[in-house]
Parts: sequence; C-alpha cells; structure tokens
Amino acid sequence: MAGFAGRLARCWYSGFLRSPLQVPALGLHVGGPAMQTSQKDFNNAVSQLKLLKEDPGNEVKLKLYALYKQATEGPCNVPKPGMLDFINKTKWDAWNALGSLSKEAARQNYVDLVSKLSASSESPSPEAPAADRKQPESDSLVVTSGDGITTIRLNRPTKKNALTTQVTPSARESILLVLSRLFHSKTMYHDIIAALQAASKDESPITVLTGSGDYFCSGNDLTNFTSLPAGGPEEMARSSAVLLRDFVNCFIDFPKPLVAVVNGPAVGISVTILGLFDVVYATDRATFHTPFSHLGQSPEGCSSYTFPKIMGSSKAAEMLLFGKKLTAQEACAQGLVTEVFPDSTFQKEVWARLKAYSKLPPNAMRISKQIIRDREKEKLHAVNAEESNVLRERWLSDECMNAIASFLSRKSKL
Ligand SMILES: CCCCCCCCCC/C=C\CC(=O)SCCNC(=O)CCNC(=O)[C@H](O)C(C)(C)COP(=O)(O)OP(=O)(O)OC[C@H]1O[C@@H](n2cnc3c(N)ncnc32)[C@H](O)[C@@H]1OP(=O)(O)O
Repeated sequence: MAGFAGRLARCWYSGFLRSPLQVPALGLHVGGPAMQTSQKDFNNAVSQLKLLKEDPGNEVKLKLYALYKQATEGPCNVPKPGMLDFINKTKWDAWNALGSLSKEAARQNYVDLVSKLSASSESPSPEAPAADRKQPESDSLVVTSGDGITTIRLNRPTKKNALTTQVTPSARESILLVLSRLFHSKTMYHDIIAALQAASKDESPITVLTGSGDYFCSGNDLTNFTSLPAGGPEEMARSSAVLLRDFVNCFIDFPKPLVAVVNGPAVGISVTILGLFDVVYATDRATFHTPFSHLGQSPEGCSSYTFPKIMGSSKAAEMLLFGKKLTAQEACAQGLVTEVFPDSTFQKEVWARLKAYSKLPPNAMRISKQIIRDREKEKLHAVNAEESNVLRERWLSDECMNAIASFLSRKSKL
C-alpha cells in the first residue's frame, strides 16, 4: 500500500496526474490546470495545426473536431443526424461524447493534443523517403523507380493498408479544410489507377505492387461506406461501382510484367486482383482471405472468372462463397501464388530476383505478356463490368449495411 501511495505521489508531482479526471474514450482532461489556457494559446494551436507535416488520422481529426466545437460552442446542442448520415453522425457522436466538459477544459485539451501532434511530426520518420522517390501521389501511396523496377507501395500501415476513398490530406491544411476533405475528392483507388497508367509508359521493364508494414492490404477500407454523397446510398453505390470497374480495368489492361510482392496478409480486393498479376511472390506470413459473404458482398477483381480457372471451381467456391482463408503455402499449391519465401529472407530474395529479371529485354517481355493475356481481355472486361453491377446492388442490401455497421461499431473483425 505504501509503495502504491509513493508511486501515486511521484506521479502526482511529476505532473502525470495533472488533471484528476479523464474521459476514457478520448483520453481527455476534464479538470485541473485546464483553466489556464488562454484564448491566445488556443488560436495559436489552431494555426499550428495547419503546419502539421503528417496526417494525424481520422480518429485524431475527430477528436480535434469535437474539442474545437466544444471549445468554441460549448456542449453539443444540435439534433443527432440520421442513421445513414454516417459522417455527420460520427462527428456528432464525438462532440456529444464530451458531455459537459467546459469550454476552457476543451481549449486546454485541444492545445495539448496539437502540441503532442506537432512534437511527433517533427521527429524523423522511421521510413525515410527513398532517394529515387518519384511520384508521391499522396502519403498513402508511394511510387518509386530504380533498378529497372517501378514499385507502387500501399502506405497506410496503421490501417493495414486498407484502400481508402478518403483523401489523406497533405501538410498545411486548416482544420476546416481537413474536415471538408474527409468527405470526398481524389482517392487511393484513383492514385493507384494514376500510378499504373504512369508505370505502363515509364522506362522500367517491371512494375511491382507491395505494402508497407506487416500487411499487404486489408482490402477496401470499410469506413468508405460512411462517406455518403449528396445523392445518398444509391449514388454512393453507383459511383463506387464505376470506380471499382475503372480500377480493375487498369490491372486487366496493364501491358508490362506486373508482380505482386505480398509482404503479409491480404484481404478482399487485394486478393482478387492477384489473378490479374503475372507473378505473385509471398512471404510465408501471408494469408489470403476473401470474406465477401461475411460482408454481404460478392466477388470482384474478376475473381469469379480467374479463381475457378486458376484453382478449380470447388476450391474457388470455398474461398469466394465461404471465405476460407488460405495460408501462403495453400495459395501456392492452388496456383494463386507463384512462390513462397521465408519471411526472414523474403525482401532480400525477392528484390534480388526481380532486379535480375528487369535486365531481360523489355520488348520481349511485353510481347510475351500480350500473347499470354490478350485473348482473355474481352472476357475479363465483361466479367469486371458484371461483377461491378452486382456489387452495386449488394452495397445497398441490408446484409451489407449490417456487416459494415458491425465492423464500424467494433463488434466484428474477420
Ligand atoms: C462504397 C464502398 C467504397 C467504394 C470503393 C470502390 C471499390 C471497392 C470495391 C471492393 C469491395 C470490397 C472488397 C473488399 O476488399 S472486402 C474486404 C474488406 N476488408 C475487411 O473486411 C477487413 C476488415 N479488417 C479486419 O477484419 C481487421 O482489421 C484485420 C484486417 C483482420 C486486422 O486485424 P488486427 O487485429 O491485426 O488489426 P486491427 O486493430 O483490426 O487493425 C488496425 C487498424 O486498421 C483498421 N483497419 C484494418 N482493416 C481495415 C479495413 N478494411 N477498413 C477499415 N479499417 C481497417 C482497424 O479498424 C484498426 O483501426 P484503429 O486502429 O482501430 O483505428
């Protein structure tokens, strides 16, 4: 007991317990020295936020939004938005969760949070940009070229490289701009399309898709479903089907050797498009999972056609209908993966091999790919169009809505 009391006292004196109460969900101060923040400190913090070099992520942006509203308008005083108005409801929930927190305490929390973010965005990034970094379409996608290889790297490791339709704002955006850009604009899907189009015309003989961090990609970002456009769910489903079709078309039409370097687990659309790659190398840590039925959705990426062709209809059905997750070895045995490498030597072995392949005559490789793939193209485009249409309907179904709501409320994971 004495030890605990001693530790408590030391914590108190070191300022750890400066504010005696916290709002657990957001980790916020609600009392103590909060009252000392001036309006000037708060205004400075609002300006400081515009200078952030890193995107703090949607969760932090929500906290900032809620604190800003509380600091400037006091406790939430507007009606709760409707169920389907996901974005405004999420913002309302965050603001409302601050309860009766005083304006002064909200100002203090806002200032503390911004100063923490500024401090961490000044420390050097663990992954320094490559010297040959070429087209940073956004922070979520990094495109580099070197050694005869153009590498398109999915770069949202904290979200397992989920493909977002929401923009990662670059630095120097005001909170209002940050919030408005939460809604729409250019997306990671568009960035990948642009990167593939550029790579199809660049000097590199080989193009690679890979991921940063421990995942290859966790598929479509399920929070994409929360950005309802003015036309409501129907418009969201329509425009998403168009985006999906355009996205997959780029893989069907890609003219050069396209290699997936699968650095970890792959989910959803990041698995299905593998059937459109020429070669797939995987670490032995990778898994391959298409939980479409669990999500009330249906196959895309031409997998309804390529998977039965690659692995036979019954193995394909087990993956696409029942969401059976394959290990890397199983995926290799079934022909979806070309070769599996031990995780400890994966990067070294794969890149050495690709560098050697990139020295082969580029025109010969393109022409060979053309002969192998061209007779299938028309069929693949038709399959892609059909799959996109079916998904358009699925996205409006109760099964899909409930599955997304369940993930968003953290009740379910794969
Ligand atoms: C209208 C739609 C938009 C239109 C887009 C057009 C084209 C899209 C067409 C494709 C349609 C569907 C195909 C698919 O891809 S279906 C597959 C979707 N993916 C999933 O269901 C995966 C969901 N994620 C999980 O189950 C788990 O996160 C995980 C991948 C198994 C990892 O679990 P973990 O315990 O190791 O890590 P976890 O803490 O959960 O994750 C870390 C943070 O990352 C967030 N996150 C991970 N994956 C996603 C995702 N797919 N969508 C959104 N967020 C994701 C996770 O929430 C954690 O965030 P936080 O730290 O809690 O903030």
